[in-house]
Amino acid sequence: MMGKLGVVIVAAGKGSRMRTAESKQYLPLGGKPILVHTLETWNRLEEVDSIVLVVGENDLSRCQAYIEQYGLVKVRQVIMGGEERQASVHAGLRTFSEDYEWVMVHDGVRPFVRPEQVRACLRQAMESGGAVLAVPVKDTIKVADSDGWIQSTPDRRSLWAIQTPQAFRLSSLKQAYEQAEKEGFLGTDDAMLAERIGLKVRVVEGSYENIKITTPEDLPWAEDLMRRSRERDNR
Ligand SMILES: Nc1ccn([C@@H]2O[C@H](COP(=O)(O)OP(=O)(O)OP(=O)(O)O)[C@@H](O)[C@H]2O)c(=O)n1
Ligand SMILES: C[C@](O)(CO)[C@H](O)COP(=O)(O)O
Repeated sequence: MMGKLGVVIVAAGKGSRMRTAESKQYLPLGGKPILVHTLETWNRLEEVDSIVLVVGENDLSRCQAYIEQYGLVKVRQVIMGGEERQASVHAGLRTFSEDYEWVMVHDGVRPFVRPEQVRACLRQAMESGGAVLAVPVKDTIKVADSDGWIQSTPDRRSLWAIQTPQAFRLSSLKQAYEQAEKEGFLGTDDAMLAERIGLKVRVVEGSYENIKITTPEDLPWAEDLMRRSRERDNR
């Protein structure tokens, strides 16, 4: 039998690349804030025991209100995040006691993750200790120096664009986060911290639709994905 699964949804970013007055996670998409779509997906998953939502200091009360309004019963705590994504995830991890065996971390601004992809990621983590959703890179990637001179062209067959969720044994991920904090290491995803303490992490092929809503051109794309996902679910 599987031990308890906790989920950390991080939504404490400022969304500076979106350049909107309202932080991007609260922008409306198909009639609801982007973050609410994400929370609804996780709230519906049977495998999830509880969710901690990490948000900005000024957004605590509106997020508490969303929990009531949208019936997000698995969100057991709304807490304040930190300056960087890493600090926000760490704050979320600290809320889970040893009763929890597994944890999944997900970006609040990835509302299109599908339940079957979450389950595939979790299944792989339970086999290997850690797993992340990812998609094969479609472009040729170059490494260039600060003057723009190309240094190398990595073999595309080994390159993956990393997404969330990222799933781990809770005790291992906590250890990875503690170690990174102690050593002043800042990473851009959760797996990076796990990798540096020697944990094995596998990629699980997800979908190109699991976008992170980041820049203004992502908004019309997100509207289109929402319309198509609703059509698919109503079929
Ligand atoms: N201090 C931070 C920074 C980011 N995040 C969350 O991490 C996810 C991925 O981050 P990103 O898309 O980079 O969001 P922002 O940091 O808000 O965007 P930007 O870098 O454009 O400011 C988002 O759900 C964001 O809210 C967070 O919880 N705490
Ligand atoms: C974790 C992540 O979503 C993986 O793609 C991403 O690295 C976090 O967002 P950022 O744009 O790198 O801050």
